[in-house]
Amino acid sequence: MTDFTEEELALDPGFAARFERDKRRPPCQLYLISPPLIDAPFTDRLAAALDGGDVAAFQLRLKGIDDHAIARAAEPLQKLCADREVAFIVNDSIALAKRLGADGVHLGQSDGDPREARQLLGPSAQIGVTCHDSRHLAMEAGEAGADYVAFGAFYPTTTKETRHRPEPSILSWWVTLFELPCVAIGGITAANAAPLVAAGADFLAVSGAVWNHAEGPRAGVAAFAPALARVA
Ligand SMILES: Cc1ncc(COP(=O)(O)OP(=O)(O)O)c(N)n1
Ligand SMILES: Cc1nc(C(=O)O)sc1CCOP(=O)(O)O
Ligand SMILES: [Mg+2]
Repeated sequence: MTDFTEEELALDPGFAARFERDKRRPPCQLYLISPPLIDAPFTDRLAAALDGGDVAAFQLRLKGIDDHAIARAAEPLQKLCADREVAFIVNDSIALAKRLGADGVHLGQSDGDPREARQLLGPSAQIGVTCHDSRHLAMEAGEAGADYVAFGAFYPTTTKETRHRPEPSILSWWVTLFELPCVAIGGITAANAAPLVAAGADFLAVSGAVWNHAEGPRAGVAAFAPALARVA
């Protein structure tokens, strides 16, 4: 345990506890979510985004098209991610994740059972579960063998209609009690990310702030670098 001055502790009594907690966890990282629709030049946009800074994972989240079309779109993106050592995660479908040999799958509450995903995808697959603003759902997901739990939407977003609005304190609660990584999602930008990082988020899942950045996706990713550094 590091010694803190009485002044430091008087100014912020939670400082020592957060310092110890954060020492045990790796730095917060970006988890990039694709736009819901993409076109052919998207591979170049993804490459530009990955040039912008460290990205731990990329989730292919395409909506309104069938699995065959998603599989065709996935091929160059999955290769790019493999070349850059970025985990390639498929949204919604355990079967599609299996078919593509993806690094993992993200499951919403109606997308399937994490146990079934584990059985089909094996021990090394990364399985994530949407938990909205619910401590109960997160503990259930952990018990079912998820590799991460996702809370959101923390902020208003135009990417998806959302019904839940957790407080950052759900992240602090989670990381105080559990080792399993937690993801924060929903309307996160470089400007509003700091409270989520300070609360203990292991990953920030971001879509619009990167793909709609005025200076392009590379700048969109680069803009997050200062916010990802934990300031206790
Ligand atoms: C990292 C991450 N967190 C949450 C979600 C949302 O999943 P879900 O609730 O299934 O909603 P859709 O994304 O399928 O619309 C996610 N995709 N990724
Ligand atoms: C896909 C998704 N799931 C959410 C949830 O709350 O579960 S919010 C969301 C949208 C994420 O995109 P953006 O960074 O553009 O807000
Ligand atoms: Mg889903």
